[in-house]
Amino acid sequence: MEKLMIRGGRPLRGTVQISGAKNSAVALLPASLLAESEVVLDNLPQLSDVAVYGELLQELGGTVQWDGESMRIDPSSMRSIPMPNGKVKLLRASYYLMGALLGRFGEAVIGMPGGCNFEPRPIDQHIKGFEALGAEVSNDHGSIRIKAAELRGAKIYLDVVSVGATINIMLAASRAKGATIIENAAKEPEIIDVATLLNAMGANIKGAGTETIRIEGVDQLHGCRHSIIPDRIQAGTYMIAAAATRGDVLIDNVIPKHLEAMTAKLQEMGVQVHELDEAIRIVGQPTYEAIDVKALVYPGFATDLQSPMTSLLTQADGVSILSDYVYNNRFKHVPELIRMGAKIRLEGRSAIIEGGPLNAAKVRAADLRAGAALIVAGLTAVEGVTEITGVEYIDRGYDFLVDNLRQLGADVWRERE
Ligand SMILES: CC(=O)N[C@H]1[C@@H](OP(=O)(O)OP(=O)(O)OC[C@H]2O[C@@H](n3ccc(=O)[nH]c3=O)[C@H](O)[C@@H]2O)O[C@H](CO)[C@@H](O)[C@@H]1O
Ligand SMILES: C=C(OP(=O)(O)O)C(=O)O
Repeated sequence: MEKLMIRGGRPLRGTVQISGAKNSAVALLPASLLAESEVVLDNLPQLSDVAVYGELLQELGGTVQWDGESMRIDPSSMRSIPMPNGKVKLLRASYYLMGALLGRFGEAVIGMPGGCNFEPRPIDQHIKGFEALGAEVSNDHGSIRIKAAELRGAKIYLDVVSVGATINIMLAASRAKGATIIENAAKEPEIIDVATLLNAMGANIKGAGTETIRIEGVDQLHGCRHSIIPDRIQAGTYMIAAAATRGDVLIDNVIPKHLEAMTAKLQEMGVQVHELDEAIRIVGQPTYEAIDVKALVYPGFATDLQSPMTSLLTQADGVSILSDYVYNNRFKHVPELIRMGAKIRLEGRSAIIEGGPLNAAKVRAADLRAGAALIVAGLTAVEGVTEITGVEYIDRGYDFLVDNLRQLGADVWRERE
């Protein structure tokens, strides 16, 4: 095990390149198995979740070949092998194997997903969707068994706006007989990315990115080549880190539209944000105003940026209120930030943050974005060295982290625990 060491207090300066989106990659990889011939995915991030997904596709009988940031996947000889345990437990997005295997083979047995369990994360809406398409779903000693003699299109209203359920239903429905309509669908950019790949494979999906998605099922899907969108959460994290350290950073290879809520909130605090065609420049300021932030479904402020935003708000003058309306209880970073001197009180789904300086400390990342919060805090703390354990969570979402931060002038390194 390794730990991340940060001697903070240096403004970040320079340019950082953003990788492909983790949350797209982990949906596009299983989507590829719906094809009968080779799919090539470009701009893949070099993350543990992506590596594990490549191994899962191989375990299912696929041929997987890495070529730099691209992966060639030949799914022609895949089968629906039950996966009750093992690697499916390492990541949350293994649940996409349910929709993809159901769509291609009419059956799947997948263990309950793992990943960052900052609170219970039910999958009832995924199951409701599979059942509406005609599948029988049962709990088989802790695994989900899904089987359909024939998948038939259906009208599905999601009771909760869910990224995972929207994508999982799209995957299965792309090979169903007839039309499926998903209402109250999630609108995240990653959903459009999955629909773009599936349509390039021969699917017929309209409306991705809106709350109503229509999928006309097709008999067969074929291979194609697709480049993954940039990671808006990684980009948002560097925007926050640049602002928190009062730096000047060009965040390159982003789609600024995907970061509109982040940009608006930073500007409200007094951070200078310059939007370019495919980049965003952040110019930090000596003082910031306290603000209120509500994490919501897209296009609202992303819950995945709520934790690092908490760290930035410790640098504002006055009291900020940050509320999470996607997850009630995603605050595992807060006790660790308090160890670093932050003045934060939790009230229901909100963190009440009083601005003030942070000290270096020994802290633990209990999940991926809690780790991002601690990195921002460590970069901001003026004296001493912050030691962050739980780096395996951080490696799920930030590739080239130490290299990128060092290139921006941070004093950061990894050590054996
Ligand atoms: C791999 C991936 O893309 N992960 C992202 C995805 O997770 P994930 O797709 O798992 O998150 P969802 O959008 O499904 O969850 C949103 C909310 O709906 C609830 N819910 C969800 C499904 C369900 O069947 N029943 C239910 O009640 C969840 O508990 C949560 O409160 O979207 C989250 C919300 O933007 C992000 O934090 C994750 O980074
Ligand atoms: C919660 C996250 O990911 P996952 O859904 O894969 O656990 C995240 O990326 O912040």
